[in-house]
Amino acid sequence: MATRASDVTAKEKKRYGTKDLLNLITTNAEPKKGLFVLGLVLSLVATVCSLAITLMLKEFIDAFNHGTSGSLVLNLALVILIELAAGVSSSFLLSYTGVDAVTKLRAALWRHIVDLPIPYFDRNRTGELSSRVVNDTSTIFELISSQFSNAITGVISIVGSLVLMLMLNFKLTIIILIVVPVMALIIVPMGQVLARISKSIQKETANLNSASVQMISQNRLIKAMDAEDDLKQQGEDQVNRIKHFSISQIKLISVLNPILNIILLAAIFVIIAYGGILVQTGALTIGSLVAFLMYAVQMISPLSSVTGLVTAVQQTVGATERIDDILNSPIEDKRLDGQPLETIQTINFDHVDFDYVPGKTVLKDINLQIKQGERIALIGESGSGKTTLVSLLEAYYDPTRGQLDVNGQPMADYAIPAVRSQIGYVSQEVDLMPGTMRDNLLLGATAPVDDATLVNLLQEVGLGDWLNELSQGLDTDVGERGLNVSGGQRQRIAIVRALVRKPSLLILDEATASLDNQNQERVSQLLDDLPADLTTITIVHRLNQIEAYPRILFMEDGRITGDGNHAELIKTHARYGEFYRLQYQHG
Ligand SMILES: Nc1ncnc2c1ncn2[C@@H]1O[C@H](COP(=O)(O)OP(=O)(O)OP(=O)(O)O)[C@@H](O)[C@H]1O
Repeated sequence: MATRASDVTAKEKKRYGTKDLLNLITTNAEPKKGLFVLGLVLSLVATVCSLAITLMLKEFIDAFNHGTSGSLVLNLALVILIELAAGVSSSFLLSYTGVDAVTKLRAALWRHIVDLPIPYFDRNRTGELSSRVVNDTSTIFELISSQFSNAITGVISIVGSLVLMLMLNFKLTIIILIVVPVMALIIVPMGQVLARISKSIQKETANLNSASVQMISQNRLIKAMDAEDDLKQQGEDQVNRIKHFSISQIKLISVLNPILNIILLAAIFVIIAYGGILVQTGALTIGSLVAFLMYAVQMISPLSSVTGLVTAVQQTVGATERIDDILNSPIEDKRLDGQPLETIQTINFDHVDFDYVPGKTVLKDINLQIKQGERIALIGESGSGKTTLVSLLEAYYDPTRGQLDVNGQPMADYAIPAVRSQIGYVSQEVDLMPGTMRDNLLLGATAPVDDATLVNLLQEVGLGDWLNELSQGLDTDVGERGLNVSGGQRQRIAIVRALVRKPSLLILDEATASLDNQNQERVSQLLDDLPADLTTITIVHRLNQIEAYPRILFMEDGRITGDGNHAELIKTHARYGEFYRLQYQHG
Protein backbone atom coordinates (compact mmCIF):
# COMPACT_ATOMS: atom_id res chain seq x y z
CA MET A 1 0.00 0.00 0.00
CA ALA A 2 1.15 3.52 -0.69
CA THR A 3 1.25 5.58 2.46
CA ARG A 4 -2.05 6.84 3.75
CA ALA A 5 -1.56 10.26 5.32
CA SER A 6 -4.01 9.42 8.08
CA ASP A 7 -1.94 6.33 9.01
CA VAL A 8 0.66 8.59 10.55
CA THR A 9 0.13 8.27 14.27
CA ALA A 10 1.93 10.15 17.02
CA LYS A 11 5.10 8.25 17.82
CA GLU A 12 5.77 7.39 21.41
CA LYS A 13 8.61 9.57 22.66
CA LYS A 14 11.48 7.28 23.48
CA ARG A 15 14.48 8.25 25.58
CA TYR A 16 17.67 7.86 23.61
CA GLY A 17 20.88 6.56 25.16
CA THR A 18 24.31 5.16 24.48
CA LYS A 19 22.79 1.79 23.53
CA ASP A 20 20.91 3.41 20.66
CA LEU A 21 24.08 5.17 19.55
CA LEU A 22 25.99 1.88 19.49
CA ASN A 23 23.11 0.23 17.72
CA LEU A 24 23.04 2.92 15.03
CA ILE A 25 26.80 2.74 14.56
CA THR A 26 26.95 -1.05 14.33
CA THR A 27 23.90 -1.56 12.12
CA ASN A 28 24.12 1.39 9.73
CA ALA A 29 27.69 2.67 9.86
CA GLU A 30 29.08 -0.90 9.99
CA PRO A 31 32.53 0.19 11.20
CA LYS A 32 35.45 -2.01 10.19
CA LYS A 33 35.74 -3.52 13.67
CA GLY A 34 39.09 -5.23 13.03
CA LEU A 35 40.75 -2.00 11.91
CA PHE A 36 39.15 -0.07 14.74
CA VAL A 37 40.43 -2.52 17.37
CA LEU A 38 43.88 -2.55 15.73
CA GLY A 39 43.86 1.27 15.78
CA LEU A 40 42.90 1.23 19.46
CA VAL A 41 45.59 -1.32 20.33
CA LEU A 42 48.23 0.69 18.46
CA SER A 43 47.15 3.85 20.19
CA LEU A 44 47.49 2.02 23.52
CA VAL A 45 50.97 0.89 22.45
CA ALA A 46 51.85 4.53 21.67
CA THR A 47 50.55 5.61 25.08
CA VAL A 48 52.48 2.91 26.93
CA CYS A 49 55.60 3.86 24.93
CA SER A 50 55.25 7.51 25.92
CA LEU A 51 54.97 6.46 29.58
CA ALA A 52 58.07 4.29 29.10
CA ILE A 53 59.96 7.13 27.38
CA THR A 54 59.46 9.29 30.48
CA LEU A 55 60.80 6.48 32.65
CA MET A 56 63.81 6.10 30.37
CA LEU A 57 64.41 9.86 30.43
CA LYS A 58 64.63 9.56 34.20
CA GLU A 59 67.34 6.89 33.83
CA PHE A 60 69.01 9.05 31.20
CA ILE A 61 69.13 12.14 33.45
CA ASP A 62 70.22 10.16 36.51
CA ALA A 63 72.99 8.51 34.48
CA PHE A 64 74.57 11.94 33.70
CA ASN A 65 76.80 11.72 36.78
CA HIS A 66 78.23 8.30 35.99
CA GLY A 67 78.15 8.32 32.19
CA THR A 68 75.20 7.49 29.92
CA SER A 69 75.04 3.87 28.81
CA GLY A 70 74.87 3.31 25.07
CA SER A 71 72.21 0.63 25.42
CA LEU A 72 69.91 3.08 27.25
CA VAL A 73 70.17 5.59 24.40
CA LEU A 74 69.55 2.80 21.91
CA ASN A 75 66.52 1.56 23.84
CA LEU A 76 65.21 5.10 24.13
CA ALA A 77 65.57 5.63 20.38
CA LEU A 78 63.85 2.29 19.73
CA VAL A 79 60.88 3.09 21.99
CA ILE A 80 60.57 6.57 20.43
CA LEU A 81 60.49 4.92 17.01
CA ILE A 82 57.83 2.43 18.13
CA GLU A 83 55.79 5.25 19.65
CA LEU A 84 56.05 7.21 16.42
CA ALA A 85 55.07 4.25 14.23
CA ALA A 86 52.21 3.19 16.53
CA GLY A 87 51.00 6.80 16.85
CA VAL A 88 51.00 7.42 13.10
CA SER A 89 49.30 4.12 12.23
CA SER A 90 46.72 4.34 15.01
CA SER A 91 45.80 7.87 14.02
CA PHE A 92 45.41 6.77 10.39
CA LEU A 93 43.44 3.61 11.22
CA LEU A 94 41.04 5.34 13.59
CA SER A 95 40.40 8.22 11.20
CA TYR A 96 40.01 5.74 8.34
CA THR A 97 37.45 3.75 10.37
CA GLY A 98 35.59 6.99 11.11
CA VAL A 99 35.59 8.11 7.45
CA ASP A 100 34.51 4.66 6.29
CA ALA A 101 31.72 4.44 8.89
CA VAL A 102 30.38 7.93 8.28
CA THR A 103 30.42 7.27 4.52
CA LYS A 104 28.27 4.16 5.00
CA LEU A 105 25.96 5.98 7.38
CA ARG A 106 25.52 8.92 4.99
CA ALA A 107 24.90 6.57 2.07
CA ALA A 108 22.34 4.59 4.13
CA LEU A 109 20.59 7.82 5.12
CA TRP A 110 20.62 9.08 1.54
CA ARG A 111 19.15 5.82 0.21
CA HIS A 112 16.52 5.82 2.92
CA ILE A 113 15.50 9.44 2.34
CA VAL A 114 15.13 8.80 -1.41
CA ASP A 115 12.74 5.94 -0.59
CA LEU A 116 10.64 7.81 1.99
CA PRO A 117 7.00 8.33 1.04
CA ILE A 118 5.62 11.73 -0.01
CA PRO A 119 3.78 12.33 3.35
CA TYR A 120 7.16 12.28 5.11
CA PHE A 121 8.33 15.18 2.94
CA ASP A 122 5.03 16.97 3.60
CA ARG A 123 5.83 16.90 7.33
CA ASN A 124 9.57 17.66 7.39
CA ARG A 125 11.57 20.70 6.39
CA THR A 126 14.16 20.29 3.63
CA GLY A 127 16.97 22.10 5.43
CA GLU A 128 16.45 20.10 8.58
CA LEU A 129 16.73 16.83 6.67
CA SER A 130 19.88 17.96 4.87
CA SER A 131 21.39 19.04 8.20
CA ARG A 132 20.88 15.49 9.49
CA VAL A 133 22.70 14.00 6.50
CA VAL A 134 25.62 16.42 6.82
CA ASN A 135 25.99 17.73 10.39
CA ASP A 136 24.63 14.94 12.56
CA THR A 137 26.70 12.33 10.77
CA SER A 138 29.83 14.50 11.29
CA THR A 139 29.22 14.40 15.05
CA ILE A 140 29.26 10.61 14.87
CA PHE A 141 32.43 10.73 12.76
CA GLU A 142 34.21 12.81 15.42
CA LEU A 143 33.21 10.32 18.09
CA ILE A 144 34.49 7.28 16.21
CA SER A 145 37.64 8.79 14.75
CA SER A 146 39.02 10.75 17.68
CA GLN A 147 36.96 11.34 20.82
CA PHE A 148 36.48 7.69 21.72
CA SER A 149 40.14 6.67 21.22
CA ASN A 150 41.41 9.84 22.92
CA ALA A 151 39.35 8.98 25.96
CA ILE A 152 40.51 5.33 26.06
CA THR A 153 44.19 6.25 25.69
CA GLY A 154 43.52 9.04 28.18
CA VAL A 155 42.40 6.51 30.77
CA ILE A 156 45.56 4.43 30.15
CA SER A 157 47.70 7.58 30.42
CA ILE A 158 46.06 8.57 33.68
CA VAL A 159 46.21 5.12 35.29
CA GLY A 160 49.73 4.41 33.96
CA SER A 161 51.09 7.78 35.06
CA LEU A 162 49.51 7.35 38.48
CA VAL A 163 51.02 3.89 39.01
CA LEU A 164 54.47 5.06 37.85
CA MET A 165 54.25 8.19 40.01
CA LEU A 166 53.39 6.02 43.01
CA MET A 167 56.46 3.93 42.26
CA LEU A 168 58.62 7.04 42.00
CA ASN A 169 57.43 8.81 45.14
CA PHE A 170 54.37 8.21 47.27
CA LYS A 171 54.20 11.63 49.01
CA LEU A 172 54.49 13.63 45.79
CA THR A 173 51.72 11.49 44.30
CA ILE A 174 49.43 12.50 47.16
CA ILE A 175 49.68 16.13 45.96
CA ILE A 176 48.47 15.02 42.54
CA LEU A 177 45.73 12.92 44.10
CA ILE A 178 44.43 16.05 45.82
CA VAL A 179 44.66 18.18 42.67
CA VAL A 180 42.91 15.73 40.32
CA PRO A 181 39.59 15.45 42.20
CA VAL A 182 39.54 19.26 42.60
CA MET A 183 39.97 19.59 38.85
CA ALA A 184 37.35 16.90 38.23
CA LEU A 185 34.94 18.78 40.52
CA ILE A 186 35.31 21.79 38.23
CA ILE A 187 35.48 19.98 34.89
CA VAL A 188 32.52 17.60 35.29
CA PRO A 189 29.72 20.07 36.13
CA MET A 190 31.09 22.67 33.72
CA GLY A 191 31.33 19.94 31.08
CA GLN A 192 27.64 19.21 31.58
CA VAL A 193 26.73 22.87 31.13
CA LEU A 194 28.96 22.97 28.03
CA ALA A 195 27.15 19.91 26.65
CA ARG A 196 23.78 21.63 27.04
CA ILE A 197 25.10 24.76 25.35
CA SER A 198 26.61 22.87 22.45
CA LYS A 199 23.35 20.97 21.97
CA SER A 200 21.58 24.33 21.62
CA ILE A 201 24.27 25.50 19.18
CA GLN A 202 23.76 22.35 17.10
CA LYS A 203 20.00 22.85 17.07
CA GLU A 204 20.22 26.51 16.11
CA THR A 205 22.82 25.72 13.42
CA ALA A 206 20.42 23.16 11.94
CA ASN A 207 17.72 25.85 11.97
CA LEU A 208 20.09 28.24 10.19
CA ASN A 209 20.79 25.54 7.62
CA SER A 210 17.11 25.00 7.07
CA ALA A 211 16.36 28.74 6.89
CA SER A 212 19.19 29.36 4.39
CA VAL A 213 17.94 26.58 2.08
CA GLN A 214 14.49 28.25 2.13
CA MET A 215 15.91 31.74 1.70
CA ILE A 216 18.06 30.73 -1.29
CA SER A 217 15.43 28.59 -3.01
CA GLN A 218 12.65 31.13 -2.42
CA ASN A 219 14.72 34.18 -3.32
CA ARG A 220 12.58 35.09 -6.34
CA LEU A 221 9.46 35.04 -4.18
CA ILE A 222 11.19 37.12 -1.51
CA LYS A 223 12.15 39.76 -4.07
CA ALA A 224 8.72 39.67 -5.70
CA MET A 225 7.13 40.25 -2.29
CA ASP A 226 9.65 42.99 -1.50
CA ALA A 227 10.30 41.01 1.67
CA GLU A 228 14.11 41.35 1.71
CA ASP A 229 14.11 43.37 4.93
CA ASP A 230 11.95 40.80 6.75
CA LEU A 231 14.21 38.01 5.58
CA LYS A 232 17.36 39.92 6.57
CA GLN A 233 15.87 40.40 10.03
CA GLN A 234 14.95 36.70 10.29
CA GLY A 235 18.48 35.73 9.25
CA GLU A 236 20.00 38.17 11.72
CA ASP A 237 17.80 36.84 14.55
CA GLN A 238 18.79 33.29 13.66
CA VAL A 239 22.56 33.98 13.56
CA ASN A 240 22.25 35.99 16.77
CA ARG A 241 20.64 33.01 18.50
CA ILE A 242 23.74 30.98 17.58
CA LYS A 243 25.94 33.88 18.73
CA HIS A 244 24.14 33.99 22.07
CA PHE A 245 24.90 30.33 22.80
CA SER A 246 28.40 30.53 21.31
CA ILE A 247 29.26 33.44 23.60
CA SER A 248 28.06 31.50 26.65
CA GLN A 249 30.25 28.64 25.43
CA ILE A 250 33.27 30.92 24.93
CA LYS A 251 32.78 32.52 28.37
CA LEU A 252 32.70 29.15 30.06
CA ILE A 253 35.72 27.80 28.19
CA SER A 254 37.63 31.07 28.75
CA VAL A 255 37.06 30.78 32.49
CA LEU A 256 37.57 27.03 32.64
CA ASN A 257 40.94 26.85 30.90
CA PRO A 258 42.82 29.46 32.99
CA ILE A 259 41.39 28.02 36.23
CA LEU A 260 42.59 24.57 35.27
CA ASN A 261 45.96 26.00 34.23
CA ILE A 262 46.38 27.78 37.54
CA ILE A 263 45.55 24.63 39.49
CA LEU A 264 48.00 22.72 37.31
CA LEU A 265 50.72 25.37 37.77
CA ALA A 266 50.12 25.41 41.50
CA ALA A 267 50.48 21.63 41.60
CA ILE A 268 53.69 21.80 39.53
CA PHE A 269 55.02 24.53 41.81
CA VAL A 270 54.33 22.43 44.91
CA ILE A 271 55.90 19.37 43.26
CA ILE A 272 59.02 21.35 42.31
CA ALA A 273 59.28 23.00 45.75
CA TYR A 274 58.71 19.79 47.70
CA GLY A 275 60.52 17.66 45.13
CA GLY A 276 63.49 20.07 45.26
CA ILE A 277 63.76 19.51 49.02
CA LEU A 278 63.58 15.74 48.50
CA VAL A 279 66.36 15.98 45.87
CA GLN A 280 68.54 18.03 48.26
CA THR A 281 68.08 15.49 51.01
CA GLY A 282 68.89 12.71 48.58
CA ALA A 283 65.47 11.08 48.92
CA LEU A 284 64.72 11.67 45.22
CA THR A 285 66.93 11.84 42.13
CA ILE A 286 66.69 14.77 39.67
CA GLY A 287 65.69 12.28 37.00
CA SER A 288 62.81 11.07 39.18
CA LEU A 289 61.65 14.66 39.79
CA VAL A 290 61.68 15.45 36.05
CA ALA A 291 59.89 12.17 35.29
CA PHE A 292 57.37 12.92 38.01
CA LEU A 293 56.60 16.32 36.52
CA MET A 294 56.23 14.81 33.08
CA TYR A 295 53.85 12.15 34.43
CA ALA A 296 51.84 14.81 36.22
CA VAL A 297 51.33 16.60 32.90
CA GLN A 298 50.73 13.32 31.04
CA MET A 299 48.10 12.49 33.60
CA ILE A 300 46.32 15.81 33.83
CA SER A 301 46.10 16.75 30.16
CA PRO A 302 43.96 13.72 29.11
CA LEU A 303 41.51 14.51 31.94
CA SER A 304 39.52 16.80 29.66
CA SER A 305 39.34 14.24 26.84
CA VAL A 306 38.12 11.58 29.31
CA THR A 307 35.45 13.84 30.79
CA GLY A 308 34.86 15.28 27.28
CA LEU A 309 33.78 11.82 26.18
CA VAL A 310 30.65 12.18 28.31
CA THR A 311 29.82 15.45 26.55
CA ALA A 312 30.64 13.98 23.14
CA VAL A 313 28.47 10.94 23.76
CA GLN A 314 25.60 13.17 24.91
CA GLN A 315 25.88 15.25 21.74
CA THR A 316 26.10 12.18 19.57
CA VAL A 317 23.08 10.63 21.27
CA GLY A 318 21.15 13.77 20.18
CA ALA A 319 22.41 13.28 16.61
CA THR A 320 21.51 9.57 16.83
CA GLU A 321 17.96 10.43 17.80
CA ARG A 322 17.55 12.67 14.76
CA ILE A 323 19.18 10.17 12.37
CA ASP A 324 17.15 7.29 13.83
CA ASP A 325 14.00 9.32 13.31
CA ILE A 326 14.71 9.19 9.59
CA LEU A 327 15.97 5.61 9.44
CA ASN A 328 13.03 4.31 11.49
CA SER A 329 10.46 6.09 9.34
CA PRO A 330 8.98 3.44 7.08
CA ILE A 331 9.97 3.74 3.44
CA GLU A 332 7.35 3.79 0.75
CA ASP A 333 5.93 0.33 0.17
CA LYS A 334 6.26 0.00 -3.59
CA ARG A 335 4.18 -3.21 -3.65
CA LEU A 336 6.89 -4.85 -5.74
CA ASP A 337 4.93 -8.12 -5.71
CA GLY A 338 1.95 -6.28 -7.21
CA GLN A 339 0.72 -6.73 -10.75
CA PRO A 340 2.44 -5.27 -13.80
CA LEU A 341 0.65 -2.59 -15.83
CA GLU A 342 1.25 -2.53 -19.58
CA THR A 343 -0.89 0.49 -20.32
CA ILE A 344 -3.57 2.62 -18.64
CA GLN A 345 -6.84 2.11 -20.50
CA THR A 346 -9.43 3.21 -17.98
CA ILE A 347 -9.36 5.08 -14.68
CA ASN A 348 -12.34 4.96 -12.36
CA PHE A 349 -12.80 6.97 -9.16
CA ASP A 350 -15.74 5.50 -7.24
CA HIS A 351 -16.92 7.64 -4.28
CA VAL A 352 -13.32 8.55 -3.45
CA ASP A 353 -12.56 10.69 -0.39
CA PHE A 354 -9.12 11.76 0.71
CA ASP A 355 -7.91 13.26 4.01
CA TYR A 356 -4.31 14.48 4.46
CA VAL A 357 -5.10 14.89 8.13
CA PRO A 358 -7.70 12.62 9.75
CA GLY A 359 -11.04 14.38 9.90
CA LYS A 360 -10.17 17.07 7.31
CA THR A 361 -11.53 15.77 4.04
CA VAL A 362 -9.85 17.37 1.03
CA LEU A 363 -11.30 15.27 -1.81
CA LYS A 364 -15.00 14.63 -1.37
CA ASP A 365 -16.98 11.90 -3.09
CA ILE A 366 -15.05 11.91 -6.38
CA ASN A 367 -16.81 9.89 -9.09
CA LEU A 368 -14.94 9.99 -12.35
CA GLN A 369 -14.30 7.74 -15.34
CA ILE A 370 -11.44 8.46 -17.72
CA LYS A 371 -10.94 6.53 -20.98
CA GLN A 372 -7.73 6.04 -22.92
CA GLY A 373 -6.86 8.91 -25.25
CA GLU A 374 -9.04 11.54 -23.53
CA ARG A 375 -7.71 15.13 -23.39
CA ILE A 376 -8.87 16.48 -20.07
CA ALA A 377 -8.49 19.91 -18.51
CA LEU A 378 -8.73 20.08 -14.73
CA ILE A 379 -9.62 23.52 -13.43
CA GLY A 380 -10.84 25.13 -10.23
CA GLU A 381 -9.87 27.64 -7.62
CA SER A 382 -6.61 27.37 -5.75
CA GLY A 383 -6.92 24.76 -2.99
CA SER A 384 -9.89 23.03 -4.62
CA GLY A 385 -7.99 19.71 -4.76
CA LYS A 386 -6.59 19.45 -8.32
CA THR A 387 -3.03 18.51 -7.29
CA THR A 388 -4.38 16.09 -4.68
CA LEU A 389 -6.49 14.33 -7.32
CA VAL A 390 -3.47 13.70 -9.55
CA SER A 391 -1.38 12.69 -6.50
CA LEU A 392 -3.78 9.76 -6.04
CA LEU A 393 -3.20 8.79 -9.68
CA GLU A 394 0.56 8.89 -9.09
CA ALA A 395 -0.03 6.59 -6.07
CA TYR A 396 1.63 9.10 -3.73
CA TYR A 397 -1.36 8.55 -1.47
CA ASP A 398 -4.15 5.97 -1.29
CA PRO A 399 -7.79 7.06 -1.15
CA THR A 400 -9.00 7.37 2.43
CA ARG A 401 -12.45 6.05 1.46
CA GLY A 402 -13.91 4.74 -1.78
CA GLN A 403 -12.19 2.91 -4.60
CA LEU A 404 -9.75 3.93 -7.32
CA ASP A 405 -9.55 1.42 -10.20
CA VAL A 406 -7.19 1.26 -13.15
CA ASN A 407 -8.23 -1.01 -16.05
CA GLY A 408 -11.04 -2.33 -13.83
CA GLN A 409 -8.72 -3.42 -11.01
CA PRO A 410 -7.99 -1.63 -7.75
CA MET A 411 -4.98 0.68 -8.04
CA ALA A 412 -3.69 -1.01 -4.86
CA ASP A 413 -3.20 -4.30 -6.81
CA TYR A 414 -0.51 -2.84 -9.08
CA ALA A 415 3.17 -2.52 -8.34
CA ILE A 416 3.81 1.20 -7.80
CA PRO A 417 6.80 1.44 -10.22
CA ALA A 418 4.53 -0.16 -12.87
CA VAL A 419 1.91 2.56 -12.33
CA ARG A 420 4.45 5.41 -12.33
CA SER A 421 6.21 4.11 -15.42
CA GLN A 422 2.92 4.59 -17.27
CA ILE A 423 2.61 8.20 -16.16
CA GLY A 424 4.54 11.19 -17.46
CA TYR A 425 4.39 14.11 -15.04
CA VAL A 426 5.26 17.77 -15.62
CA SER A 427 4.96 19.78 -12.43
CA GLN A 428 4.18 23.49 -11.96
CA GLU A 429 7.67 24.22 -10.64
CA VAL A 430 10.13 22.40 -12.86
CA ASP A 431 13.50 21.83 -11.24
CA LEU A 432 16.27 20.35 -13.29
CA MET A 433 18.57 17.88 -11.62
CA PRO A 434 22.31 18.61 -11.36
CA GLY A 435 23.95 17.03 -14.41
CA THR A 436 23.87 17.25 -18.17
CA MET A 437 20.96 17.93 -20.45
CA ARG A 438 20.95 14.24 -21.45
CA ASP A 439 20.93 13.11 -17.77
CA ASN A 440 17.92 15.33 -17.24
CA LEU A 441 16.01 14.06 -20.24
CA LEU A 442 16.75 10.44 -19.40
CA LEU A 443 15.96 10.73 -15.67
CA GLY A 444 14.40 7.41 -14.65
CA ALA A 445 14.21 6.14 -18.27
CA THR A 446 14.30 2.35 -18.27
CA ALA A 447 14.79 1.67 -22.00
CA PRO A 448 17.73 3.10 -23.99
CA VAL A 449 16.85 6.22 -25.98
CA ASP A 450 19.14 7.42 -28.77
CA ASP A 451 20.30 11.02 -29.13
CA ALA A 452 18.41 11.49 -32.42
CA THR A 453 15.07 10.84 -30.64
CA LEU A 454 15.97 13.33 -27.92
CA VAL A 455 17.01 15.99 -30.44
CA ASN A 456 13.78 15.41 -32.40
CA LEU A 457 11.63 15.85 -29.32
CA LEU A 458 13.56 18.97 -28.30
CA GLN A 459 12.98 20.44 -31.76
CA GLU A 460 9.28 19.67 -31.54
CA VAL A 461 8.94 21.67 -28.31
CA GLY A 462 10.92 24.56 -29.82
CA LEU A 463 14.24 23.93 -28.12
CA GLY A 464 16.13 23.04 -31.32
CA ASP A 465 17.90 26.42 -31.73
CA TRP A 466 18.65 26.60 -28.04
CA LEU A 467 20.22 23.13 -28.14
CA ASN A 468 22.42 24.20 -31.09
CA GLU A 469 23.65 27.19 -29.09
CA LEU A 470 24.69 25.04 -26.12
CA SER A 471 28.45 24.56 -26.12
CA GLN A 472 28.33 20.82 -25.66
CA GLY A 473 24.84 20.00 -26.91
CA LEU A 474 23.23 17.22 -24.90
CA ASP A 475 26.40 16.95 -22.78
CA THR A 476 26.01 20.52 -21.47
CA ASP A 477 25.73 20.77 -17.70
CA VAL A 478 22.43 22.47 -16.97
CA GLY A 479 23.52 23.24 -13.43
CA GLU A 480 22.04 22.97 -10.01
CA ARG A 481 18.34 23.89 -9.92
CA GLY A 482 18.72 24.64 -13.63
CA LEU A 483 19.72 28.20 -12.83
CA ASN A 484 21.05 28.87 -16.32
CA VAL A 485 17.85 27.70 -18.00
CA SER A 486 14.74 29.86 -18.22
CA GLY A 487 11.39 28.83 -16.70
CA GLY A 488 9.83 28.23 -20.12
CA GLN A 489 12.81 26.18 -21.29
CA ARG A 490 12.70 24.14 -18.11
CA GLN A 491 9.05 23.30 -18.67
CA ARG A 492 9.70 22.25 -22.24
CA ILE A 493 12.60 20.06 -21.09
CA ALA A 494 10.24 18.54 -18.51
CA ILE A 495 7.68 17.79 -21.23
CA VAL A 496 10.34 16.00 -23.28
CA ARG A 497 11.50 14.18 -20.14
CA ALA A 498 7.95 12.95 -19.57
CA LEU A 499 7.48 11.87 -23.21
CA VAL A 500 10.79 9.99 -23.35
CA ARG A 501 9.27 7.43 -20.97
CA LYS A 502 6.49 6.71 -23.51
CA PRO A 503 3.74 7.01 -20.91
CA SER A 504 0.11 6.09 -21.46
CA LEU A 505 -1.05 8.94 -19.19
CA LEU A 506 0.49 12.42 -19.27
CA ILE A 507 -0.22 14.78 -16.37
CA LEU A 508 0.71 18.39 -16.90
CA ASP A 509 0.37 20.74 -13.97
CA GLU A 510 -0.05 24.09 -15.70
CA ALA A 511 2.75 23.08 -17.99
CA THR A 512 2.33 26.07 -20.25
CA ALA A 513 2.13 28.69 -17.50
CA SER A 514 5.54 30.24 -17.95
CA LEU A 515 5.75 29.98 -21.73
CA ASP A 516 5.44 32.95 -24.03
CA ASN A 517 2.59 32.86 -26.57
CA GLN A 518 4.64 31.54 -29.48
CA ASN A 519 6.13 28.69 -27.46
CA GLN A 520 2.80 28.00 -25.81
CA GLU A 521 1.27 27.43 -29.22
CA ARG A 522 4.16 25.18 -30.17
CA VAL A 523 3.64 23.08 -27.04
CA SER A 524 -0.15 23.00 -27.65
CA GLN A 525 0.63 21.81 -31.16
CA LEU A 526 2.92 19.13 -29.73
CA LEU A 527 0.16 18.01 -27.38
CA ASP A 528 -2.19 17.84 -30.38
CA ASP A 529 0.38 15.73 -32.19
CA LEU A 530 0.65 13.27 -29.33
CA PRO A 531 -0.37 9.68 -30.05
CA ALA A 532 -4.15 9.36 -30.02
CA ASP A 533 -4.08 6.69 -27.31
CA LEU A 534 -2.13 8.87 -24.87
CA THR A 535 -4.47 10.18 -22.18
CA THR A 536 -3.64 13.70 -20.97
CA ILE A 537 -4.82 15.49 -17.86
CA THR A 538 -3.77 19.13 -17.78
CA ILE A 539 -4.23 21.24 -14.69
CA VAL A 540 -5.09 24.50 -16.40
CA HIS A 541 -4.68 27.84 -14.67
CA ARG A 542 -4.86 30.19 -17.67
CA LEU A 543 -8.12 29.67 -19.46
CA ASN A 544 -7.21 31.30 -22.78
CA GLN A 545 -7.08 27.94 -24.57
CA ILE A 546 -9.70 26.14 -22.52
CA GLU A 547 -12.14 25.84 -25.45
CA ALA A 548 -9.68 23.46 -27.11
CA TYR A 549 -10.22 20.77 -24.47
CA PRO A 550 -12.98 18.28 -25.31
CA ARG A 551 -13.52 17.57 -21.60
CA ILE A 552 -13.20 19.97 -18.69
CA LEU A 553 -13.44 18.93 -15.04
CA PHE A 554 -14.32 21.82 -12.74
CA MET A 555 -13.38 21.40 -9.07
CA GLU A 556 -14.81 23.27 -6.11
CA ASP A 557 -13.86 22.61 -2.51
CA GLY A 558 -12.72 19.03 -3.14
CA ARG A 559 -15.64 18.05 -5.38
CA ILE A 560 -15.97 17.74 -9.16
CA THR A 561 -19.01 19.91 -9.79
CA GLY A 562 -18.66 20.31 -13.55
CA ASP A 563 -17.80 17.74 -16.24
CA GLY A 564 -18.22 18.58 -19.93
CA ASN A 565 -16.87 20.73 -22.74
CA HIS A 566 -16.63 24.52 -22.60
CA ALA A 567 -19.88 25.14 -24.47
CA GLU A 568 -21.81 22.76 -22.18
CA LEU A 569 -20.33 24.10 -18.97
CA ILE A 570 -20.78 27.75 -19.85
CA LYS A 571 -24.50 27.00 -20.35
CA THR A 572 -25.12 24.70 -17.41
CA HIS A 573 -22.60 25.62 -14.73
CA ALA A 574 -22.98 29.09 -13.26
CA ARG A 575 -19.79 28.93 -11.17
CA TYR A 576 -17.76 27.81 -14.21
CA GLY A 577 -19.11 30.76 -16.24
CA GLU A 578 -18.24 33.14 -13.42
CA PHE A 579 -14.76 31.61 -13.06
CA TYR A 580 -14.17 31.85 -16.82
CA ARG A 581 -15.28 35.49 -17.05
CA LEU A 582 -13.28 36.49 -13.96
CA GLN A 583 -10.14 34.94 -15.45
CA TYR A 584 -10.62 36.89 -18.65
CA GLN A 585 -11.29 40.16 -16.86
CA HIS A 586 -8.12 39.77 -14.80
CA GLY A 587 -5.89 37.96 -17.20
N1 LIG B 1 0.51 17.83 2.28
C1 LIG B 1 -0.64 18.36 2.68
N2 LIG B 1 -1.03 18.22 3.95
C2 LIG B 1 -2.20 18.75 4.38
N3 LIG B 1 -3.04 19.46 3.59
C3 LIG B 1 -2.69 19.63 2.30
C4 LIG B 1 -1.48 19.11 1.78
N4 LIG B 1 -1.40 19.46 0.47
C5 LIG B 1 -2.51 20.16 0.19
N5 LIG B 1 -3.29 20.27 1.28
C6 LIG B 1 -4.62 20.92 1.37
O1 LIG B 1 -5.48 20.25 0.49
C7 LIG B 1 -6.32 21.17 -0.20
C8 LIG B 1 -6.20 20.94 -1.70
O2 LIG B 1 -4.89 21.25 -2.11
P1 LIG B 1 -4.37 21.04 -3.59
O3 LIG B 1 -2.93 21.37 -3.62
O4 LIG B 1 -4.79 19.71 -4.07
O5 LIG B 1 -5.21 22.16 -4.36
P2 LIG B 1 -5.03 22.72 -5.84
O6 LIG B 1 -6.40 22.82 -6.39
O7 LIG B 1 -4.05 21.89 -6.58
O8 LIG B 1 -4.45 24.15 -5.55
P3 LIG B 1 -3.49 25.04 -6.45
O9 LIG B 1 -4.24 25.41 -7.68
O10 LIG B 1 -3.24 26.20 -5.58
O11 LIG B 1 -2.25 24.23 -6.72
C9 LIG B 1 -5.90 22.56 0.25
O12 LIG B 1 -6.79 22.98 1.24
C10 LIG B 1 -4.53 22.34 0.84
O13 LIG B 1 -4.31 23.25 1.89
